[in-house]
Amino acid sequence: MRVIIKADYDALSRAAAEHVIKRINEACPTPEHPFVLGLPTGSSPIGMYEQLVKACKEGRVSFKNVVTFNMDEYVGLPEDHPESYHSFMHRYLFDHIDIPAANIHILNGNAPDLEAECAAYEAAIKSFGGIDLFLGGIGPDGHLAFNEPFSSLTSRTRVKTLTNDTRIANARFFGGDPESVPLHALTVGVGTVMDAREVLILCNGHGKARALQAAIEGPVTQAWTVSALQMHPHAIIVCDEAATYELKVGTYRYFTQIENA
Ligand SMILES: N[C@@H]1[C@@H](O)[C@H](O)[C@@H](COP(=O)(O)O)O[C@@H]1O
Repeated sequence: MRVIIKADYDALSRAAAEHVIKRINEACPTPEHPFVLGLPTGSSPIGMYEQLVKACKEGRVSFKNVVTFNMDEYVGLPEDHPESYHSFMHRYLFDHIDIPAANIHILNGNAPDLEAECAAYEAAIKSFGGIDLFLGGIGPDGHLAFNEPFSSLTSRTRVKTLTNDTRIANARFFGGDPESVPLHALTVGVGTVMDAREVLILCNGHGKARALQAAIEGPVTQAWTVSALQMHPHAIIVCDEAATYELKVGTYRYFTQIENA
């Protein structure tokens, strides 16, 4: 695992965006061989999306031959609800870049058959040859996408019931009321993320310090689903100083030295 520690959220966002730009550009994607990108929502990736939009407008990167798969979506929330992940993605990224609409994939949390929707999503990912780079955030309880604590580390795309912790954490987007946060979501599984050729996780702020510690220093455990990344051959965590609060001094120094070598 690579851990890149940046001074603050702004530096973290720039580093993550530059990594994405580099990967897309070096892949030289074409319509026949697009670059396949997994995308997260949440407040963590907003700064990175701003940088990607800017880079696209400057002509430093194009999303014309990029195919995207989002991590998750609430169940039963209308697509045009401002807090649906459909709305979020259009607001922060898709409406401002040159990606063709047909290249965008987001789980449909209003599908009549949710299980069929999840199976079709896995099949669609497979049909593009898998995901080249999966970007993600971390929940304060270490969840990856909506793979709540005690999700199987080999899980695939499915319906998940959200924990109280997550509903309380996300209540800020729903007028402060945890009961207004949908109880269920569709999410890619930990196994789905692990199948990607590379995974890059964003982790910022003191509120994520325990999750970061568990992800890097703790054992691989379903209690902190992000810890599965320890088994991934190409996992990168980009964090800010505030998120490193619970790391051992030695761990912090080790990763800082490697990145500065
Ligand atoms: N399903 C999303 C996760 O994918 C995200 O990582 C997490 C953290 O969100 P934030 O970045 O706002 O802290 O929120 C939600 O639960």
